[in-house]
Amino acid sequence: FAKWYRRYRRRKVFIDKIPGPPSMPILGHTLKLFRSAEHSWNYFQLQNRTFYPLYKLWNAFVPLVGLISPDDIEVLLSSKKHMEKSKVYNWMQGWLGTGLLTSKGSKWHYRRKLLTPAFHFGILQQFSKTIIEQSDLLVERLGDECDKSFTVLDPIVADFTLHTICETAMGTKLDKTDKSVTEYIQAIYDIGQVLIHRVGRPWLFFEFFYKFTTLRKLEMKLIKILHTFSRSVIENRQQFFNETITRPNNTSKAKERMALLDLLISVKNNGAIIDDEGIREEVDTFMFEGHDTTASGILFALLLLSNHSDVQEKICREIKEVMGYSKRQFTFSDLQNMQYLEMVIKECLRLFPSVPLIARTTESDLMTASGYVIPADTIVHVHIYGLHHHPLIYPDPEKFDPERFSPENSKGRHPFAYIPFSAGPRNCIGQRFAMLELKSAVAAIIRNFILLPVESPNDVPFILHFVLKSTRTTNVKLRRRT
Ligand code: HEM
Repeated sequence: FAKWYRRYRRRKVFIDKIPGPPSMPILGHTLKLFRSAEHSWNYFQLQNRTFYPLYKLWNAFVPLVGLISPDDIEVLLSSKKHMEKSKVYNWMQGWLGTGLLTSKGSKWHYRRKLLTPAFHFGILQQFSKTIIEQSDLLVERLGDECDKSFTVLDPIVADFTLHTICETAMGTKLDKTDKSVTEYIQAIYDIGQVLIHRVGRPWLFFEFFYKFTTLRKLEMKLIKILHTFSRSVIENRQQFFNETITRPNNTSKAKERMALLDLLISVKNNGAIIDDEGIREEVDTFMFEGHDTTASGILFALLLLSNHSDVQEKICREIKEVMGYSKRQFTFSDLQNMQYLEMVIKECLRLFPSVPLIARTTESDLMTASGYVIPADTIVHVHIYGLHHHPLIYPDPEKFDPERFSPENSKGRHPFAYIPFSAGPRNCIGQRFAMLELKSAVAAIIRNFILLPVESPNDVPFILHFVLKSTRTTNVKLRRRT
C-alpha cells in the first residue's frame, strides 16, 4: 500500500501541475465524458483547443494526458523506450492478436523487420497496376450514380479499398458478388463501436465483469465473422502458393519482391518463427489498417473536393499536363508526377487524418520538451486531429488550402506538426501504399466526374473511433466530366 500511495502522490503532483479543470471523481467524470461517442469526441476537441502544451483527462488514479506541442510529441514518438501502446489497444487483441499494430518488445521488432520489405518501393511499383485497375473499376461503378440527386459514397469506397488491399498485399482476388465482403466491412465497423463503448464504461475495464456482458457476446460473434474471412483469404493464397511455387526460394533478393502474405507463408514454410496464428494476426491487422484508413482518407478528400470546384479544376489541369490528351490508363510514374494532387491529399489528411488519435503508455518517467516530467505508467494521447487543427500551429486551421504543402510553404514546418501517419519507429508501415492508393482513386474520379456539394465539410459530426468517422454518410453529387 505504501508503494502504491507513493506512486499515487507522484502522479497527483504531476496531474495537479497541469492547467485544466480540477480532476473529477473517476465515475462522474467518465459518465460526463462518455455520454456518447459523439460527445466524447467533442470533449477531446475542447481540451485540445483550451489547453497548451498539454491537457489532462481523468485523475491521479488513472493518469491520462494529451500532448499538443510538436516538440513534446517529438520527444514521445521518436523515443525507442516509450513504444508500448496504451492498454486500450489490448482490447483489440481478441481480433488482431498481437500483430504489428498491437505487439511490443522483441516480437514487434522481429515482425517490423520481416514485413518492411513488403512495402518497398519496388513492390509498390508492382502493386500500382492493380491499384490503378481497381480505381478504374471504381470509376465504372460510380458511372451508374451519375445524375442522381446524390450518391452515398461510403459502401462503394470501402469496397474499393478492401478489394485493393486483398488483391495487392494478400494476392487474393475477391468475388464481387460474395456477401461475406459486405459482412466483413460491417463487422469491422461494429467491432470498433463495441470497443469504444467499452472504453467509456470503467466497470467493463475488468475482464471479470466484461466477460458476462452481452457486449462480450457481440464481440465474440463479430470476431468469428472477421476471422472466418481472414482465414479464407489465407487458405486461398496458401493453396495457390503450394501449387505454383514448388521450390522454396529463401534468398533475400526473392523476399524483397514478395507481397505481404506470400512473404509470411514462405517464412513459415521455411521454418522461421511464425505459425498459422501469427499469419492470421498479421493478415487481420493489415486488412483492417490497410482498408478502413484509406477509405476514410478517400471519403473526406471527396467531400472536401465537392465543396472546392477550383481545386478540382487545378487537379484536372495537372492531369492534362501529365497525360496530354491521351485517354490511356495512368501509370505509376504519372501518379508520381502529379505534385499538386499530392499537396491536395496532404491537406485533406491534415484536416481529416484517418487515424485521429494514438496513445502510448510511458515505460519510465518521460521529460517533455515543455518541462513536465510525465511519470511512468501514464497513458499519453497524441491527438493528431487536434494537432492538425491547432491555430498556434496552422493559421486559419479550418481553411482548406493545399498551398500549405507547396515546397516553399512546407519549408521550416516542425517535422512533428504534420503526422497523419504518426512518426518515429512506430510510424505507419503502409504510408507510401496509402498515398499511392489515395492519389490513384482521387485522380481517376476527378478525371471522369465533376463533384458537386451535398453537404459542408465544416459540420461533420465526428464520433470517437479508431478511424476518423462521422455519424452520417458521405454524400456528393456526381456529373460526368466532358
Ligand atoms: C490514409 C491511410 C493511413 C493512415 C492515415 C495511417 C495512419 C497510421 C498511424 C497514425 C499509425 C500509428 C498507429 C499507432 O501508433 O497506434 C499507423 C500504423 C500502422 N499502419 Fe497505417 N495508416 C494508413 C494506411 C495504412 C495502410 C494502407 C496500411 C497497410 C497496408 C497500414 C498499416 C499500418 C500498420 C501495420 C501499422 C502499425 C505499425 C507499427 O506499429 O509498427 N496503414 N498507421
